[in-house]
Amino acid sequence: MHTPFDLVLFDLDGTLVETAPEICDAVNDTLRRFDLPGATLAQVAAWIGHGTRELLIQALAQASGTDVATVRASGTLPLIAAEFDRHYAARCGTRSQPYPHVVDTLHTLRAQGVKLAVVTNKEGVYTRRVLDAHSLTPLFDRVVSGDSLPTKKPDPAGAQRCMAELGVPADRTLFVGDSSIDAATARNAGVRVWLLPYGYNMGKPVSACGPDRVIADLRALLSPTPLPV
Ligand SMILES: O=C(O)COP(=O)(O)O
Repeated sequence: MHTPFDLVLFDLDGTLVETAPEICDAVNDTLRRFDLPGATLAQVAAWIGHGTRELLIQALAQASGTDVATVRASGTLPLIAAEFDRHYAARCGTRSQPYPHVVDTLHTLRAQGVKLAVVTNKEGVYTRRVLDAHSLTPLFDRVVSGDSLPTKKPDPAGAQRCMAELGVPADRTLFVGDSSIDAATARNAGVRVWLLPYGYNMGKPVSACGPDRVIADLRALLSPTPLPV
């Protein structure tokens, strides 16, 4: 079958894997350890998007009734972050799961010769753990995490690196994500973007982000609307 894309760039959290439940568990393990009140799953889901460190800072600000700038400047942040890291390592893979049709679609795309990459704002250590926990690592030709490069999404550097290294031009590349950050990243990189409605978009509908398409699940990648030549 002729595929209209030679490279698909995927967001991770909320696009390939439902990660909020175990991130919430790890956040609450950490908050409890410091005698702080817990966060709800909805709050944690709404904080996903800018990387796990930023999420922890949001959670600490909320739990301690202060602002993120104060938390970021706090001398205890490295200690709390180290505690969080232990909890997230223990929780990783316990309550996350690939969304329906993710694993089979990725296998089919690879069999069709389409290159696949992950471009996430999640830090590399956590990205690797989540991908490994679900045996997804071998399915990707490239993985760019939030701390792989000096900038993260919506800066297009990660997307551009994948295209350059895999030798695929922007008009043969698609970005698949779940948020306004992914839509902006794709626009900044000059590639089309399809968004999924089931992930983490800070509580807002993905249709408001101006994607080229909203798709129900990854199977849409296997019967895409042919592109004009
Ligand atoms: O870890 C996050 O906050 C975001 O990760 P994502 O870019 O894969 O959605």
